[in-house]
Amino acid sequence: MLLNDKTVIITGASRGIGRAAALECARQGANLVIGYSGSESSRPLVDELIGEIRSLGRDATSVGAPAGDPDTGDKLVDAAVSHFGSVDVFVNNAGICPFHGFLDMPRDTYLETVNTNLNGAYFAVQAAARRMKEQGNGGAIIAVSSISALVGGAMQTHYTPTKAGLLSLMQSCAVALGPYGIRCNALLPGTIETDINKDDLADQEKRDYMIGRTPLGRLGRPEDMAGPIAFLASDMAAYVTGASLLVDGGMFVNLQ
Ligand SMILES: NC(=O)C1=CN([C@@H]2O[C@H](COP(=O)(O)OP(=O)(O)OC[C@H]3O[C@@H](n4cnc5c(N)ncnc54)[C@H](O)[C@@H]3O)[C@@H](O)[C@H]2O)C=CC1
Ligand SMILES: C[C@H](O)[C@@H]1OC(=O)[C@H](O)[C@@H]1O
Repeated sequence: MLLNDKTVIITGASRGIGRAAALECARQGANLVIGYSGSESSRPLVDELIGEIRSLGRDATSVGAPAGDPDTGDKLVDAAVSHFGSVDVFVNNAGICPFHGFLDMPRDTYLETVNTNLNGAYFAVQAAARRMKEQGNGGAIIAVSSISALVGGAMQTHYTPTKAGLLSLMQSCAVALGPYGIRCNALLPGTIETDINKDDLADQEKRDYMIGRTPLGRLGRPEDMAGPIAFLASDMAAYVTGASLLVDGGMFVNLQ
């Protein structure tokens, strides 16, 4: 197992990529702190996930707190330490992408997207890193960035800068935290079918176009992200830091 007895915190883990990553980490021997927004509607999903992790023989606890709140990182770390005694891996995954055009982008939509996806991540990564430094055993931090860190989207002008920001954050943190043995890497998913793009991909034409751009011939599934996250979290990636791992079925390189 890649993550035996490690404590892994994952934000936005109630569903989608975060959930799949949490289950894979548990399969690989980790105990989990499940970060979620705190909304009542997420609670049953979180309880179900904790049940699944326990049935895999590992343990999990949850923290309901908005990703954009600068105090959320400390709450996640406190829960990890009080339940499991350490923080070994931090996965910043929570994110939103309310599709909208640029010229009439509501200010609140822009501000909420940047706050949830990037500002909150900054403080959460800082909280996890402080604890890892204190523990003295290094650690692994993974930001779920996106293919959108590298390319644009007319309906994602508020979103793509947050994903480029996360990639940049991991690069700078790799430099800042390398001396403490803390590795920082970015995962760049392509188009993965989850709730974040359910409405967007309901448009059959758009869906077919995205599949057509993908050499592997299908959209991604949350499970496709779980192995790469577990790898980056594990000692198999002991010399990997400041890296970005594009997991997109080949979409990015498919020019013609
Ligand atoms: N699905 C895709 O095609 C891609 C997704 N991503 C990124 O992957 C990450 C996960 O997204 P998906 O699993 O695809 O979508 P999702 O919508 O299924 O999951 C997003 C998660 O973030 C949580 N979340 C949203 N706002 C939050 C808040 N204010 N506080 C705490 N948690 C909050 C949600 O509750 C949910 O658990 C996001 O950062 C997204 O930008 C990156 C590239 C592609
Ligand atoms: C939400 C989008 O469908 C998704 O998110 C991203 O980061 C990529 O742009 C994907 O297509």
